[in-house]
Amino acid sequence: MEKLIVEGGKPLYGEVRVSGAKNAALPLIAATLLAPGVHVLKNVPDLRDTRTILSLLKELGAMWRRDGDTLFIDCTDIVYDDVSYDLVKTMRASVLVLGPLLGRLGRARVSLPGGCAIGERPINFHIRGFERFGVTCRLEQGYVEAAIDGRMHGATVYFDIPSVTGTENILMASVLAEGTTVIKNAAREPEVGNLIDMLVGMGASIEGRGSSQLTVQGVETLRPTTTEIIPDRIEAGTYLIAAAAAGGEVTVNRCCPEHLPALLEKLTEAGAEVVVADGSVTLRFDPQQRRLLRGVDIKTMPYPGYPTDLQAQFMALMTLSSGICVIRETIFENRFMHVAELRRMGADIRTEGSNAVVAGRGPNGLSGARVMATDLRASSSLVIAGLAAANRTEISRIYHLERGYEDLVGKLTGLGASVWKEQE
Ligand SMILES: CC(=O)N[C@H]1[C@@H](OP(=O)(O)OP(=O)(O)OC[C@H]2O[C@@H](n3ccc(=O)[nH]c3=O)[C@H](O)[C@@H]2O)O[C@H](CO)[C@@H](O)[C@@H]1O
Ligand SMILES: C=C(OP(=O)(O)O)C(=O)O
Repeated sequence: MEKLIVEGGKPLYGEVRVSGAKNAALPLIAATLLAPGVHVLKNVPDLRDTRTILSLLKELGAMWRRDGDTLFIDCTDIVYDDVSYDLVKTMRASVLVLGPLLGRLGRARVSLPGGCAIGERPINFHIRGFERFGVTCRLEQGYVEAAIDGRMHGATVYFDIPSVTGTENILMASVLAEGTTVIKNAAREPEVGNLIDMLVGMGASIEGRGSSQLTVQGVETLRPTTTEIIPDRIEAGTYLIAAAAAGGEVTVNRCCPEHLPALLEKLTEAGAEVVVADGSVTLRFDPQQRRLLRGVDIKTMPYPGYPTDLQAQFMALMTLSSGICVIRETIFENRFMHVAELRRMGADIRTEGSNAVVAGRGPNGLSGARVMATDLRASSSLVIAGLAAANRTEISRIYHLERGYEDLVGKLTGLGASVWKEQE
């Protein structure tokens, strides 16, 4: 197994190019199952998660080839097969094939995802939505078996919480259902918008993009199309927070600043200079002035609120501030796994339920340590802490990072960081 070594204490300078968004690539790859023919997806990141969903599609009969960051996926011959626990346990987003398989084949058998490092994460909203469309869903030996005779019929589906993959799964099922579907309290994340653009390009009729109510008029067939994956706002945010933590001047290129409203506001409030241009954001923080980093509260919320996927990274930054901050995690019930590891590096953090209170220890408050990555974003928070810490940090179990960060070592090295991988 590999570990990541970070020699901290160096400011970051330069430019970094953001890859395509993991959380958009996954549903868009799943959506190719909806229509026979060759689909083209551009700007697809090469990550452990995108490889996993492509293996899954291959098991279902799809063929694909990659040319740089462009994927060609041929979904002409799709077969009914299990989506096994072995795949779903490594990537919960595997459940995203349920909706398209129901639309295309009228049946699907997908392993129920387990609980994971950040919370219970049930899929009851997805199941309830499919049942509204007339689908029978049974739980059989750990698998969701979903089936319908004939075509699904459109219905009104209301989400108690605006679930991102729930909205995506229901959307993908509804586009081939007969009649009208109305999705209420739908997720408004940019990745949902990217999926809507692809589905519309395939011939679907969807109104309400960007709002919390989506109206779909079902069509009988769809055709392949070409779609570009949006830039990864979480990856972009991670590099911006890293620059604020280590100090320096970093320009994050090929990103959508408009997808990061809450983070850019919070970084500015914390004292960083944030300059937004068309498709890029530059963050400046004079390394000599890092003691001026302020404690800023955050509360994670569905988009456009502060994203839960940037909570751990912001916490790492706040451990270096000269103030107190309260971090409220409202999306997942167990997303503070990084706290114990940050404490090993000297952070002063107390948690109570879904709240964490961080007492900043100033710019020199962290020291390198041996720590363990527990989930994807917890891992990136440890990298950020390592970049700002005085000496060497060793992060084990870095396979988590490889789920969501393309060429992390290369990109950080390009900014002047001392980061490399070693065998454990
Ligand atoms: C592949 C992908 O896009 N992953 C993202 C997606 O995950 P994911 O789509 O799994 O997250 P959801 O938006 O569904 O979860 C939001 C909340 O709803 C709850 N819930 C969800 C579905 C359900 O059927 N029942 C239920 O109770 C969840 O436990 C959680 O508390 O959105 C999360 C929230 O922005 C992000 O952290 C993940 O990176
Ligand atoms: C939680 C995340 O992803 P997933 O939903 O794929 O587990 C994430 O990207 O931070």
